[in-house]
Amino acid sequence: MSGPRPVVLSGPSGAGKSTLMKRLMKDHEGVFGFSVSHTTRNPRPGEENGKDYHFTSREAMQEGIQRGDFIENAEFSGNLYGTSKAAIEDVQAKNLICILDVDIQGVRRIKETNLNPIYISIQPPSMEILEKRLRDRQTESEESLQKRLEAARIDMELSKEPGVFDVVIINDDLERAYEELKEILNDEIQKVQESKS
Ligand SMILES: Nc1ncnc2c1ncn2[C@@H]1O[C@H](COP(=O)(O)OP(=O)(O)OP(=O)(O)O)[C@@H](O)[C@H]1O
Ligand SMILES: Nc1nc2c(ncn2[C@@H]2O[C@H](COP(=O)(O)O)[C@@H](O)[C@H]2O)c(=O)[nH]1
Repeated sequence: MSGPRPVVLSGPSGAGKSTLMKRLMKDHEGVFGFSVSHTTRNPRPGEENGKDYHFTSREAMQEGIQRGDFIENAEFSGNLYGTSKAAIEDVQAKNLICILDVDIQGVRRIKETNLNPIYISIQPPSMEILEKRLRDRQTESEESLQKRLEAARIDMELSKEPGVFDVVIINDDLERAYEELKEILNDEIQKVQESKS
C-alpha cells in the first residue's frame, strides 16, 4: 500500500520512546497514528485497553500468532508482545504515519517484511541514568526492572551495529532529542500535511 513511510521507534525500556512519541503525536494532530500492539503484561495505572495496548492472555495471543495475525512478535521481560497486521492496516487506511514502538527483536523481524519503515533507536545517555529513569517511573517490580536492564545492555550493544538503525538518538536532554526526532521525520510530516491541505 502506498502512503507515508511508517516509523519504528526502538531502544531500551525506559529510554524515553513513549515520552517522545506522545509529544510528537500531540504536536502533530492528524499526522501520526500509533500501531497498538498486543501484550500479555498487565496494564499499568492509566493505561487503556485498545489505546496503549491490546491487553490479552498468552493463550489468545499464541492462537493469533498461529493464525498469522501478527507481522512480528517477541518475548520481552517474561511477556509476549506483538504487532498485528490489523494494527498497521488501521493506521495506514487513514493515510497517517504509522508509529511502531517495538524492541530490538521486533526490529529484526520487521526487517524481514516489506513494511519499509524509518528505523529510529532512542538510547539513554548511560545505564545509570536508564536505571534511575526506570526506578523513578515506578512501574516495575525489582524482578522486572532487572530483566529490563539486562535487555537494555543487549539493546545498547546491538544498536551500535552498522545498518540496523537509520538514526540513533541519545535522549539526554528531552528538548534536544525531540528536535532531532522532528528533524528526521520532517519530510514525511510535510507530505501528510500537504496531502490534507
Ligand atoms: N530526557 C529525559 N530526561 C529525563 N527523564 C526522561 C527523559 N525522557 C524520558 N524521561 C522519563 O523516563 C521515564 C521513561 O520514559 P518512557 O516511559 O517514555 O520510556 P520508554 O522507552 O517508552 O519505556 P518502555 O519501553 O518501558 O515503555 C519516564 O518516567 C519519562 O518521564
Ligand atoms: N517486538 C515488540 N516489542 C514491543 C511491542 N510493543 C512494545 N514492545 C516493546 O516492549 C518493551 C516493553 O514495553 P512496556 O510497555 O512493557 O514497557 C519495550 O521495549 C517496547 O518497545 C511489540 O508489538 N513488539
